[in-house]
Amino acid sequence: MSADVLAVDGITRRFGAVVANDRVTLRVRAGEVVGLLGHNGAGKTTLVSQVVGLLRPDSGAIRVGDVDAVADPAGARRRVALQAQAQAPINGLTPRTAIELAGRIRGLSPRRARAAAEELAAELDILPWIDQKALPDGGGLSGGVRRLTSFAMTVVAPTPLVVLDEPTNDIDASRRRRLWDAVRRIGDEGAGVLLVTHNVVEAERVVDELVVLDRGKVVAAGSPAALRGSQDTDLRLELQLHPGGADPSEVLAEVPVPVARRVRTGRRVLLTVPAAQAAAAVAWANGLREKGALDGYALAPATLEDAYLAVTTSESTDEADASDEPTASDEAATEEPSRA
Ligand SMILES: Nc1ncnc2c1ncn2[C@@H]1O[C@H](COP(=O)(O)OP(=O)(O)OP(=O)(O)O)[C@@H](O)[C@H]1O
Repeated sequence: MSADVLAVDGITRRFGAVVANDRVTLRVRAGEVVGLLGHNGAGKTTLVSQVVGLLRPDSGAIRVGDVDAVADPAGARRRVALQAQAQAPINGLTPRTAIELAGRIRGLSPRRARAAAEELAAELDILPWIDQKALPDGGGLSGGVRRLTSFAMTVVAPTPLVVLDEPTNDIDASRRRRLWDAVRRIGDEGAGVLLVTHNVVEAERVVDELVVLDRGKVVAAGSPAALRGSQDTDLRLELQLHPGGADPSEVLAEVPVPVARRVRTGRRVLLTVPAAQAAAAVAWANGLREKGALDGYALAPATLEDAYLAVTTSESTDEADASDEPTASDEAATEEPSRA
């Protein structure tokens, strides 16, 4: 396997009483995209800030390539390209100028920087705005185009380690797909990529490994397939409860099919069931809906989101309306033991 471009070993970082990172260990190898997932406040940005030398860990070690990032943060920073969560300050610049400038700062020739700006703008589908100036107070360019410009500035020149903190914020669905493809390309060209995201379902397409943080701790790590943990033939039966309505799967013994995993998020209950039991599961859910005991239900392939929600448990169940397609990380979830 390729060399580690990032090795984080047992780092702990506290803010007063809050343990933002609790003995976190992870690896990013050359050519690998590692997704870092977690709810708000899980400790993702704290981890990124230590990797790029903006914060010092209380204990533990971080190496970027062969550089000790704790002892030599400036040396580590030279080997990392970071797209921060905050928008890049590009007011007064066009995307073309901003990307070219970033390329020049990172050592590209003027000709190469010019070509790279065009190539990236085409890849990310922002050519229509490439010569439009970003104005103060968010004018001139949309949030999505600004975010894509920041991404292009980050990856314009090759760097051993690329760290992306929520790169898809503000971006529409079709350009998000282009961005994910670009992330995969950068990995395939040899960089190690640490990708912080809330978007579990979309990230699954591009990541080689996932690390899930919950309240500062690594609660799961491995390939998407390993994390999903369920058979490829498993299905997700999603029950939509009425506001304040009882959960008919609360007592698993009363569900007439085996349930490998049960996760509740707000008014949604996700049951992982074997595909062979699909007909029985639908008949049960349909009967409940006809009796008015359910608002609705859906049957779909089990996804990484189910597994992610299962490992990021919370004491309280979010009772907010979950009827919109929610982002997993925005929700609290409770998991029930399986009986399968
Ligand atoms: N400078 C700080 N001072 C005090 N507490 C902090 C500081 N930075 C982070 N924290 C706390 O540390 C914990 C982890 O925060 P962090 O920003 O790393 O989470 P995150 O996973 O990046 O969240 P989000 O997805 O919302 O960006 C939180 O409880 C947060 O309130």
